[in-house]
Amino acid sequence: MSKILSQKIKIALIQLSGSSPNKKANLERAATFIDKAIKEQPETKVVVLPECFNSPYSVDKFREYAEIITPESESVSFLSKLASKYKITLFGGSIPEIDPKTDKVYNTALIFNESGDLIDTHRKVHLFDVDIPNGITFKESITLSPGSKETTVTTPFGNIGVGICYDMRFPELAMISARKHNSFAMIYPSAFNTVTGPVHWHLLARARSVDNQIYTILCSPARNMESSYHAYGHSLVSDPKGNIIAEAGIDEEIIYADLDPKAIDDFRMSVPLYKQRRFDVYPDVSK
Ligand SMILES: NC(=O)CC(=O)C(=O)O
Repeated sequence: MSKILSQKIKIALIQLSGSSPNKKANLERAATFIDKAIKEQPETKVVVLPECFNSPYSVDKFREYAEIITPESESVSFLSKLASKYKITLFGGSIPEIDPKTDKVYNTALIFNESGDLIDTHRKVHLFDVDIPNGITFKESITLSPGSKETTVTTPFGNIGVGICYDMRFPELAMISARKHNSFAMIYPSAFNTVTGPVHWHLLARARSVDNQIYTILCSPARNMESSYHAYGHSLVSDPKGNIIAEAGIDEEIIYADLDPKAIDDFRMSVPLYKQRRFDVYPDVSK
């Protein structure tokens, strides 16, 4: 039996509709879909929400929607109750966060255990600042500050690394989480777009899986052509071999996948990268 994933588990990814301007309505919608997921697949142990699911994904809106993260804050207390009600490990997407000490705003993922405790947060480390001619210009750094830590959380099933969207383009976070902390999966609440999604979304998920022989889980908002940002959709799960084992379309929907310790063990046995790395040749890279 795998040392890094203790049992077979079912995971649900909720591809919520692109967030409306009404935060309370966005939270309620997440609750409706989590309830639906548990009713449809009661054995679900882990649920994932998209990036910025409670606010518009827009540089000029992050500060307006930002919350101080405390157990009492609106989104934290709301998600905490859902995690404990359904006894799930909840990767509650990401929300805009404001740090009252520094007045800085972050794009922050919230992770809850089955008792509803907020066990960790991950502030997006790599901000999405791009300027693609005839494509898309986006500059999160106009209002956001970058986080400065790698995040790996311990769940009842094993360790899971967390990144947010653009973080997946930097293999180092996944590498550290998988290799230093023995994570069996990376989870990225994300919101790629209709320019970069078609070229890089699947490729990056599969690459993070194959590099580290782990599951990679991307949860996107559904596409909303009426919002200023057109999310790519296509929430997906890539297995340790890089096969896409579950994938959404572009509309609001829930997808499920079974994560199996055997899939990790078998692939690591047949392609034993973990025994073959040459840290004598590349000593600076994470062991
Ligand atoms: N939205 C992001 O953070 C990243 C993205 O869309 C991309 O990398 O492409």
